[in-house]
Amino acid sequence: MALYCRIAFRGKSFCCYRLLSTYVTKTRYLFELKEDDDVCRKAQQTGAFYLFHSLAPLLQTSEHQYLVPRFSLSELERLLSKFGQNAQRIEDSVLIGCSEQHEAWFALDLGLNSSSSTHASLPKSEMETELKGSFIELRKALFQLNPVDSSLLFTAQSLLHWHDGHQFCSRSGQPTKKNMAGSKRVCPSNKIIYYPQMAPVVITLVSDGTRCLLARQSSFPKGLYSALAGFCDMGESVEEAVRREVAEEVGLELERLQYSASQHWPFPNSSLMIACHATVKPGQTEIQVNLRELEAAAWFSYAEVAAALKRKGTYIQQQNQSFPFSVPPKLAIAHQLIKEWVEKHACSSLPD
Ligand SMILES: NC(=O)C1=CN([C@@H]2O[C@H](COP(=O)(O)OP(=O)(O)OC[C@H]3O[C@@H](n4cnc5c(N)ncnc54)[C@H](OP(=O)(O)O)[C@@H]3O)[C@@H](O)[C@H]2O)C=CC1
Ligand SMILES: [Mg+2]
Repeated sequence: MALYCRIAFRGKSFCCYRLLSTYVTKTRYLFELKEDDDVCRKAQQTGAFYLFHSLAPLLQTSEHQYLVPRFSLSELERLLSKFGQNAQRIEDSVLIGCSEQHEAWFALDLGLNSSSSTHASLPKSEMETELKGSFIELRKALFQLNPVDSSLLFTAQSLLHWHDGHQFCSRSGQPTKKNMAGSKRVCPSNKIIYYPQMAPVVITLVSDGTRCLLARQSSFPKGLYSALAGFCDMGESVEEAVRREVAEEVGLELERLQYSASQHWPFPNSSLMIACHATVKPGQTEIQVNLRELEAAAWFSYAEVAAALKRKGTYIQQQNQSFPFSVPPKLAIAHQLIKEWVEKHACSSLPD
């Protein structure tokens, strides 16, 4: 779908014959859905709904993968009426995206109670039987979802989680009201607007030129090491946060810093992961682990890290036991940073 655009120049509006791209028209449509409750309500009539129960998405098993079922508005209305609820519950849903053909996608949690709705949580196991699927914790389903589905479910779960935790105004204590799309909540008594938020987190792969530094927290699966991560403090730039986190967690000073990529990460709360590569000052490689933050940190060679990426990792000693050395899964930006480092190292060690 494409649109012609109208442009404003020196106070006058002109019809412009440039065809807007599919991406731009889709983006403008999503903007309209967020801004206009009536347009959003109308979009629900032809839209698709993803269902959750207490923040766990409804999934169906197929071979080794999970499928993510979607429902039309009429299917959803039939389902709600079967469980003794009316269609007003659908107003609790949040907009999570749309197709290139402008089919809007929504997520609805049937397990959470909302302050603006009088509807109780629906029974999980009866819903699962009816819907021929299971509500599975997103973190546990990650490895059996395709990347497109997981990205959509990350957004959905994060938005539903945010709304669940922001049902009351922190100034007046009154229930807040969400707009149709769920892009904000407003306090009816003082008109304060609350917008969904993500916490900025820096994640850094530190290198000394030949080795990279990986660390683990005691909550990680045995043998798993990752890049250094930490929440940005108030008032900090990304660069300052990276330098502080590295100094705080492993006692090292950085020399060079390079941005790589970013990722939205929904666990345990929404974070915007900002990923960087960094190098330490020459000759300053002695790690001093902050045991209040980390269980262990160590330098790993190219060969060790390359093998771990191929899941052929060597064994690592941990609390007098040995476990296979592993790195985070593909979906995590930590994996991407580690992979980039290995690829760069492989290129730079090629003969000229
Ligand atoms: N996608 C990926 O590849 C990866 C993602 N991550 C994510 O990055 C995040 C940060 O990593 P982590 O090393 O744990 O962070 P930190 O090194 O900053 O330490 C975590 C501590 O920070 C405090 N904290 C929690 N929430 C916030 C917040 N919003 N603002 C400021 N401080 C906070 C808590 O301390 P206290 O409880 O004492 O208040 C928590 O124990 C985690 O959510 C993790 O899931 C991490 C690595 C890889
Ligand atoms: Mg940390």
